[in-house]
Amino acid sequence: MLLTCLYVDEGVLREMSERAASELGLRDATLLRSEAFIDGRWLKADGGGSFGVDNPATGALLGSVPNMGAGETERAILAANRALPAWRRRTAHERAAILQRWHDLILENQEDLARIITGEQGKSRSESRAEVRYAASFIEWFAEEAKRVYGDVIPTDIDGRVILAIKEPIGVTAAITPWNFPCAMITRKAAPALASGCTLVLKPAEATPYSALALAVLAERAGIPPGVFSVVTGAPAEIGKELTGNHLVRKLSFTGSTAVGKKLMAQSAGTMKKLSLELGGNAPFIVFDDADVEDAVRGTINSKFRNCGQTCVCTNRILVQDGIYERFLSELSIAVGQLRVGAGIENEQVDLGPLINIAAVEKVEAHIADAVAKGAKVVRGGHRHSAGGSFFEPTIISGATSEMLIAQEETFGPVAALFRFKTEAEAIEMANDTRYGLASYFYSQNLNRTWRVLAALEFGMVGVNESLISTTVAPFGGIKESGIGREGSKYGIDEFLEIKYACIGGLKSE
Ligand SMILES: NC(=O)c1ccc[n+]([C@@H]2O[C@H](COP(=O)([O-])OP(=O)(O)OC[C@H]3O[C@@H](n4cnc5c(N)ncnc54)[C@H](O)[C@@H]3O)[C@@H](O)[C@H]2O)c1
Ligand SMILES: O=C[C@H](O)CS(=O)(=O)O
Repeated sequence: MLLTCLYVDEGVLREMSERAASELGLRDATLLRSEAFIDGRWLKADGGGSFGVDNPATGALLGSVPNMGAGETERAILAANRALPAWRRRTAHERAAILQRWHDLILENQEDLARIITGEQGKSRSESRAEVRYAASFIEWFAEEAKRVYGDVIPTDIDGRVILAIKEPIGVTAAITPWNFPCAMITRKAAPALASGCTLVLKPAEATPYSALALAVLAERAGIPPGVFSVVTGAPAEIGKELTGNHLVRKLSFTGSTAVGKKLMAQSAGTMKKLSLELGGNAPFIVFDDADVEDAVRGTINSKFRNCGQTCVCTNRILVQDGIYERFLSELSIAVGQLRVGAGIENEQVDLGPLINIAAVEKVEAHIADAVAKGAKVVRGGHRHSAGGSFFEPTIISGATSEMLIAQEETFGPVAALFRFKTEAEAIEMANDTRYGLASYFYSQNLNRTWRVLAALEFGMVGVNESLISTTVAPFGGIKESGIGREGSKYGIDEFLEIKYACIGGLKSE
């Protein structure tokens, strides 16, 4: 995304943000901040520059936030480093109590936060509310998990020694997050970081900074000390260079595209940072002849059209076995026909909002055109929606094949592409034929097949007769070019801990 740098005077900025708060229907207008949050202070960019944030449903400017760069990022890192000793010294119970307040405030402000998400990201209000609850759940979960960060006393192999494995917070950490889940992708990182005693500097996506800043408002109200959680908005490459190049930052947790993940991994090599990378996917959704077709259709709708197809675990390739292909296609077409498209702020009753921007629409169009040119058929939809802007019709393509772009790349839009297969072996080969390895799904009522296919799929996550698999309690993450590390669950906190081995020797038995 191109950042347009604006220089706007303070009065105009305040007016813009008051107007946006009223457009979004916020109960508490102070949640919509137009400054970044560094070391407990709300700040403009050094040069005074800012960049605009659009409402993707209307294309109108919502407001603008500071266009910061390396200098402000460095100061946020230094603040995080100053705040670290006191924060990590607090007991896990003390940190948990503060985090619990943050969690409670997020839930108390659920409706406003949901409106901010819908306003800057576009998803329906019910999906935004669900995201706020999901985001809050990571904070509660990790506040509790921090109390159970146990080390080990290891049986010694030499008399007179005690061997300990002690878990310690890794230190100053950084996070870079995407626009598709502007709250939850932040708390999935910030919660384990802060709970374990680390401090964190966050760079949110430029399309959705308001959700991140609203979380910072509530973090401040919850009593999270200055410097422990900072939010720097602005130029991605410049901020990214500082976060990856600064030796004080010990860990970077990134969620976003595989291309940017690779770049950040290369940039982090110089300072040998610990990395968590939650990257793109190309999820197969296999429907076997022995599946419950109604269930599989419901599952496809959930996993394909969630957030208008803009979820990293969204189904990208629907592989359907020969024997039920026509029935599945016809039932899916009826279900897709019932999806309601529109602007979530104006209308509570919509299922699908707009795509994030016109570039996303163009990618969807390119995938459809490529598929059609290579022999696929558009069964439903296929065009920009009559609502205009970046709205797109929920689409079904039949007869997709592996040579098509839609088979190879993440479409990140509301296009259900159906591929036909004959045998189980063929389905597995097709499913695994991708550089990605995030989520996968299959539907079958046969127990033996279930175990075989589960073992054969090369993905970090597998939904079996289930399409909504994301939950705080389970380890979320991918393999292959979908990334490194796990978030959520009991494993998520390990990403922010180091193991210190201590050998206490010379112990006398008398
Ligand atoms: N695996 C997961 O958990 C997960 C979750 C959500 C999204 N995603 C993936 O994210 C992608 C969509 O999100 P996106 O378009 O925001 O991805 P993106 O990679 O373009 O951007 C993600 C973040 O990286 C920042 N960024 C971009 N270039 C940078 C640079 N050179 N240096 C530092 N930061 C930079 C962006 O500003 C943004 O904050 C999809 O591929 C999706 O699958 C993955
Ligand atoms: O976009 C991918 C995310 O990880 C969202 S979720 O965890 O599946 O809700």
